[in-house]
Amino acid sequence: MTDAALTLSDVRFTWPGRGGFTLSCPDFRLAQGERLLLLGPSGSGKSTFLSLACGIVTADAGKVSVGGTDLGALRSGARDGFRAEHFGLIFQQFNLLPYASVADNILLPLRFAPARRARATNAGAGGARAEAARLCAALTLPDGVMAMPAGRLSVGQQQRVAVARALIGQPPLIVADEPTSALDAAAQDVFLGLLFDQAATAGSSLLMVSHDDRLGARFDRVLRLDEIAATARGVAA
Ligand SMILES: Nc1ncnc2c1ncn2[C@@H]1O[C@H](COP(=O)(O)OP(=O)(O)OP(=O)(O)O)[C@@H](O)[C@H]1O
Repeated sequence: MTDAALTLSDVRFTWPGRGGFTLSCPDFRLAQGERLLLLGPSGSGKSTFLSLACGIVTADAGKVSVGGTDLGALRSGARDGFRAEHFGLIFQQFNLLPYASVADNILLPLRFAPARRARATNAGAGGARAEAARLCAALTLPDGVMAMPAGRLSVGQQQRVAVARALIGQPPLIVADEPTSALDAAAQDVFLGLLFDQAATAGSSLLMVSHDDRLGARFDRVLRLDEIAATARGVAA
């Protein structure tokens, strides 16, 4: 049997500090190529779940595996490198460098991910920069956008740059944290269509979290966070 894209087994994590928020996930599996939407209200722990899934934080107990690799078995530096190679991340606030060009923003994750860089470089004639330009065009960004400072773009355009940055070099897993929250319903639909098309082209699995259950129809599977995880506010000091 092929390894799942992502599994969490008997995972438990508590944010440090007084009244630390605890998330426990006994059993979660994302299949390769699957598109999963995870729903929950604000503050329910969605971002915490994603941080565990991609090794930004490490579980206090249990196991998080990505394509068969146990994230907890990696040292911190190795985990950062693994994340750069295996994850395309789309954050709520996009996290673009506003003064850097669109091209430099898209190419940034490749600096820390040699295998991903090689895939982007070999994707077609012209190397990684040409692949970044191809993604910009596929995501319907305007001509000439590659040279523009990212901070000069509209919110919707910045969202697409964030998607191109996540997709470049075909990482096996795309993880997206509320990427459509700033868009109206029509723009959300267009955005998801573009994201899904490009993720399918790259063969990437997609894990998205949102509070908006109207997005569900497009996904292979929709789960509420409370169906896969228990949360509590403790008294950790
Ligand atoms: N960096 C942190 N340090 C300490 N506690 C945190 C941290 N990030 C989140 N938490 C705690 O975890 C709880 C869940 O937050 P989380 O961001 O995971 O929820 P969410 O469902 O993603 O919310 P939203 O939809 O508003 O982004 C928060 O209420 C907070 O108490």
